[in-house]
Amino acid sequence: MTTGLEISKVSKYYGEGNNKVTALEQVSITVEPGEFVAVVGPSGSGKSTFLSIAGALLKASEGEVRLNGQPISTFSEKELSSVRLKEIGFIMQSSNLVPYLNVLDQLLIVKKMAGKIKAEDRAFAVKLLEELGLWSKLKSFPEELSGGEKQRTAIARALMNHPNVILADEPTASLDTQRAHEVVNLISHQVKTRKIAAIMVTHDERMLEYCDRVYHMEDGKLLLAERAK
Ligand SMILES: Nc1ncnc2c1ncn2[C@@H]1O[C@H](COP(=O)(O)OP(=O)(O)OP(=O)(O)O)[C@@H](O)[C@H]1O
Repeated sequence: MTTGLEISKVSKYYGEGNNKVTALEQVSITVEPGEFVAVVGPSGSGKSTFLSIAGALLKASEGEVRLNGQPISTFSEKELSSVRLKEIGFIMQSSNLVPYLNVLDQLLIVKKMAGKIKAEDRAFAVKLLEELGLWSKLKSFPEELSGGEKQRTAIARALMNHPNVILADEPTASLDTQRAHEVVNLISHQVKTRKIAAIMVTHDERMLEYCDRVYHMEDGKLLLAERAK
């Protein structure tokens, strides 16, 4: 059993009868702590459905999902919400920062949602922001940041709850080539040093060099591609 993410024979159906759509078909994958895995595939192939199930946002129709050894496919909504808050870091296409919070507060709000902000949380937030090259931006608001700085803030925020798993959905979509490399390199570095299991959905072939394994999603099936490196 892994402390990362283990998805076994997961299928997902939407609708019923003639309208039934098979979005995922018998998908299995294990991502160990410290592994950075990419999923590529055409529009409609099932990538968002896959990431939503891996991130405890959506329930599978069949199969099992284990996160840090816990069988989350059997969890109640309340338990799933706690898993999302405590064990998963999400990095989305656009950074989804809160417009009226400065960079430091974007991280502290994660702790506030889970309870109370302690002095050690503040110190950890500052440390993360320093690691991600944002030490001079702690008091800046999102509108004062570049695209890359926003995405780096979102990476720091995703790390704030010491997640076992990071799920990134097209994290380079709004970035130019240089910023895209910077951002994915930083995700990769954090995944390795903090021993996090990470999955990145991407259309961006240039980002695959940072990943340990690359999977193709095709018509709801997940297939291992040749090695990226
Ligand atoms: N809520 C839903 N109800 C019905 N069908 C859905 C729903 N969500 C997704 N689908 C269908 O499931 C399939 C997989 O969709 P999904 O959004 O997972 O693909 P995707 O690979 O993420 O696509 P994209 O790259 O365009 O975001 C598609 O055929 C889609 O039309």
